[in-house]
Amino acid sequence: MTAQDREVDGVEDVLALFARQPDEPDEGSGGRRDTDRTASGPRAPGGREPKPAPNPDAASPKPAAGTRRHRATPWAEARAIAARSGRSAATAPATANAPARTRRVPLEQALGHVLAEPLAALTDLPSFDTSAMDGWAVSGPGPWSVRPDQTDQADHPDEPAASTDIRLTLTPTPGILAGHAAATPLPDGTAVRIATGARIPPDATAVVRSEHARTDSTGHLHAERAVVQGQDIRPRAQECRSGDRLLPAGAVVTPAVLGLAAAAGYDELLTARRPTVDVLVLGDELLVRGLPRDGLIRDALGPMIAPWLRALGADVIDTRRVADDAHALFRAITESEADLILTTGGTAAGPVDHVHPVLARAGAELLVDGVAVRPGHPMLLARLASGRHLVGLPGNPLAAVSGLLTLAEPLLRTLGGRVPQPAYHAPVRDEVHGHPYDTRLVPFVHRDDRLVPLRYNGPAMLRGIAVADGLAVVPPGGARQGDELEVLDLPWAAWADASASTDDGCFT
Ligand SMILES: Nc1nc2c(c(=O)[nH]1)N[C@H]1C(S)=C(S)[C@@H](COP(=O)(O)OP(=O)(O)OC[C@H]3O[C@@H](n4cnc5c(N)ncnc54)[C@H](O)[C@@H]3O)O[C@H]1N2
Ligand code: MOO
Repeated sequence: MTAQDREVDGVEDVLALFARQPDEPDEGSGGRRDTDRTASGPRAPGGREPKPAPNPDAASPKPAAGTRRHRATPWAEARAIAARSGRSAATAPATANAPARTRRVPLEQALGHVLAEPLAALTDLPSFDTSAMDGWAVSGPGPWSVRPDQTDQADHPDEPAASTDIRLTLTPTPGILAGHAAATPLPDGTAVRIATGARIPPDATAVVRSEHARTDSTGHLHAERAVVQGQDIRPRAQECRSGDRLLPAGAVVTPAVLGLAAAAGYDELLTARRPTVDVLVLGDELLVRGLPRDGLIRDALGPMIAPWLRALGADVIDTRRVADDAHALFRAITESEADLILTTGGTAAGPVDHVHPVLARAGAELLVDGVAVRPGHPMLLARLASGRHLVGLPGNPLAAVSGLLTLAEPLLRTLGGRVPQPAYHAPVRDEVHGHPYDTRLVPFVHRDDRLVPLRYNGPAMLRGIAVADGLAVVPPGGARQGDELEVLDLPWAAWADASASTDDGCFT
């Protein structure tokens, strides 16, 4: 089957290899030399990314925003700078500009927040020896004489004790129920009905499931299969002891984490404050409704960026359209009270590309000014005089996604106190051509444990990323069939903290 044959539906249509689509437009990768770039050099033999050249700017004083550099920061280094800058802002003392970074929130409001301290168990789990099944608690070897139900007696001491008439025990009685007080000890040779989740009476040695037991005409209970000491009893603290660390600080509160926290005794959680973001969408050519007309196009970034940022753990205060007007942009940037101001468009050097001059006027420090990555190379990261951050995303939509994942994601992750997802690599199914000097980020889907790059990966195109599982990191020079590529998952596919236990299974 050829790549063309597979183009049968939305995904298959965008699923095909560059190598087999030589005519596909791909403005972002080219094969052209970009003499403006120093970057990390061509791919070393074997398809590995060469060691990034040391970036003198990263260690030396940062250029002012008006001083245009002619060196793009290598992709991995740009991400590291963004992560570092977010971390130092997150650990800076609180000021009027930057309120406290942590707060206690009730469990029901904590979903999607990040733990600001490790989640330590407030109780043993389970907190008492528990029956794992409906059946009989037994003591010692069988057959057992059946003890009458004592539940009501234990819970309601004023009421008369249950009858000891053995015949009464042959009619189903509730026995020991979940949620009831401790039962009295179970003498050797006796059994008592018990429900799943109920407390095991002292001296009981096992639970026999109701379907594996029968009573004879004398009222004695027999097990129909061998009884193993401790079977179907969940011993106290089987899952954790009080004080055990269940999750690290930085874990995202998922629905499962909410359940775990509740089980472990929490009513509220100490969480990191979500970083706030103002999104400024620049461009006089943008329409917010209807069809493109008269050289105007639809704003594709306004609807996309805010939910994407929320998936990255941010609180988006506002998404505003700002005209191609340097004064309006200056005001919007300097008046924002968000932790991060994110602009789209206007990062290049066109007549109405105001981001650089406005940052210079605002006295901002450029931490990253251009990244050796395609698409998205004009992206930038700046620190304003107020200490707030600004990420400038290029206007081309896939270039903006590249900027989101390269600069905004690591910055927001460390600002919000999240633990990083462990980086992972996967083999690429076929050859992918590369940029001679720059890293490429290419939308892909997972197929049979391999990464399959998608068509429609040009800087202005969203058709590939809309069906992608993530972006594959293609080193300068490209990748050969089977090369392991770093994978950037899309945030909706990679929310949960993956620090799961890999202990042996527990089936009761
Ligand atoms: N002389 C050069 N020109 C350009 C270079 C360069 O190196 N030298 N780089 C190109 C690259 S690469 C990119 S990426 C863009 C980045 O440009 P800007 O960040 O200044 O963005 P704009 O010029 O405002 O827009 C670029 C493109 O994207 C469209 N756009 C903008 N905003 C939106 C939106 N919200 N929704 C949909 N489309 C949007 C805009 O109409 C333009 O077509 O610069 C190249 N130029
Ligand atoms: O090649 Mo640009 O950085 O359109 O992405």
